[in-house]
Amino acid sequence: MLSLERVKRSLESAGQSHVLQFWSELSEEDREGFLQELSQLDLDGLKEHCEGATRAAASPSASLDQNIEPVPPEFIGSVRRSDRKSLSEWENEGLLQISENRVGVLLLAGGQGTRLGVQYPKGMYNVGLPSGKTLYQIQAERIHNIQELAGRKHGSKCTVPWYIMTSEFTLAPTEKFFKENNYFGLEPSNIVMFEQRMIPAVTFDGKVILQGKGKIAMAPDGNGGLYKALVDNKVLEDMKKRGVEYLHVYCVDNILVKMADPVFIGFCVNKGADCGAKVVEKACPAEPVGVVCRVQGVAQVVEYSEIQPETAELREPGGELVYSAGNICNHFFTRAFLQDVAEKFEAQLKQHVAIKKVPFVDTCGNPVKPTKPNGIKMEKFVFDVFPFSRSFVVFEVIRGDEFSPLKNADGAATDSPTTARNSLLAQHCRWATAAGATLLDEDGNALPPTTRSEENVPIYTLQKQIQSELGTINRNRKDSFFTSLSRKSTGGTSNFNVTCPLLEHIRKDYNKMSNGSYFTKSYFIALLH
Ligand SMILES: CC(=O)N[C@H]1[C@@H](OP(=O)(O)OP(=O)(O)OC[C@H]2O[C@@H](n3ccc(=O)[nH]c3=O)[C@H](O)[C@@H]2O)O[C@H](CO)[C@@H](O)[C@@H]1O
Repeated sequence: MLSLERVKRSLESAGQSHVLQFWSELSEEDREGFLQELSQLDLDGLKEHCEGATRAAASPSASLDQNIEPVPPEFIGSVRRSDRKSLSEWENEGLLQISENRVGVLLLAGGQGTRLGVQYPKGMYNVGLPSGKTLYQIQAERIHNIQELAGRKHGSKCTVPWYIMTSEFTLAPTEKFFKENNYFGLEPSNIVMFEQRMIPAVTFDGKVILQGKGKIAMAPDGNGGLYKALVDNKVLEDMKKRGVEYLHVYCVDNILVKMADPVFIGFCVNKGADCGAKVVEKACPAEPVGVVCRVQGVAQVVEYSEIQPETAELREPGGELVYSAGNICNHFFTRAFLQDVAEKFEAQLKQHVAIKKVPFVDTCGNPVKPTKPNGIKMEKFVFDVFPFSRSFVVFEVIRGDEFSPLKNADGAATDSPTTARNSLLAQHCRWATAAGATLLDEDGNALPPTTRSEENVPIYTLQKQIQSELGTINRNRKDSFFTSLSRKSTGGTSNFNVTCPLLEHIRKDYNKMSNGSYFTKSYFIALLH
């Protein structure tokens, strides 16, 4: 911890002496806490941070729209447009890499979830699935399953380490939650939690905002804070030690996220990419997703807040959006690329400005909740390293299979707990239907086969189906449901054995299987034997 004198001097030379204006009123304990917080600030960079923030807020970044173009098709892979052979080659490559312990996943979980309006980390959110599983639990089980699948295919015991970037807001509750839930059955030493940096919010005239008499208003430095955090916390070294060469980075709120998706990993590895982004076709011009495109010939994401509506609305002669590659915050990086970013490019990452309402204390020390924006928060974005890639690829996936984010509280038309829950249930219904199951309505009548759309699937539908199938099992035809699933899905050519422990597991909690099982039909079936 620095001395008060040293901190005072630094604040003075940064033009921020007001930070200590209430020092004399603080208790011994509060003084110690505050000094601790101030010691952790980048005091040498504080002047530049404050001046940079006001400069950036005063001159909004120039529109990129004049210089953007879509990513050329030769750099785009697509689940929809690829043949089965390519897809299965990529999947095999991905599973091989996973089985050799060369793949890790990294969760970006430092955000505050302001739009959702909860006080705890978003990953702890329960969207109301029949199983009551939280986003963290679903993700943990998917890691477990992909390890199983890759390991079984290649006769190895493999590990996909889970790196979790948190912030001051999310670290403690996330750690506690994982501990209370026994790390969801994963080996704790393979879960590496670390913290991103926090930076001060600044007023429009360049003054650090005091949130309390002895507390600065701090905010995480954006999900692009990842690159500093990887170095600060020696995460790249950890990856190297474990032999992890490829990292799948993803955001916390997508209930359909395919952890360490072998198809995506395999595609990127086969193309020799050092950096890749998964995209879905944008649902409409105004959808709040970034667009993966090129700016002056260089791969980049133009964020939804930074594209002009006229550009977002441009359409091809056939009617599809020109800028349709919606970023779903699922990225592939090689470790070598991340190392390069850390060593050479981090300082060049663009700063994005967010103008926010930041609670503060007035000159008398009274807390104020502003009614209009009063502060500047600076953020870096995780995708801003794309321009430094030497070999960047895009992989387009099917929205209904891979993207349903939880951003808003219930009541909103999109991206809410209800839409997330329905997306997952709809996906499971599609899998079950594709594998030969018939879904029943509440009166026991067969429902028409589900389509690809994210239709509203009432929970009872799935529960009815489960009850009906478990009924079949109980009537001494213990394996009929599962063998028929397997037969139908493989065109009647195979007949799988179903192991009793799995049946037991399914009998106890079907939802555990359906949420925890891996994503596509083949994974679903794979889990059954
Ligand atoms: C900058 C960025 O990636 N934007 C993407 C993000 O937007 P969006 O605006 O939705 O981004 P969020 O604020 O939800 O953050 C994305 C992820 O980054 C994490 N986070 C955020 C801030 C922070 O300081 N630390 C941190 O770890 C969040 O916890 C979350 O997991 O997801 C959309 C898809 O859902 C994409 O279309 C956007 O292009």
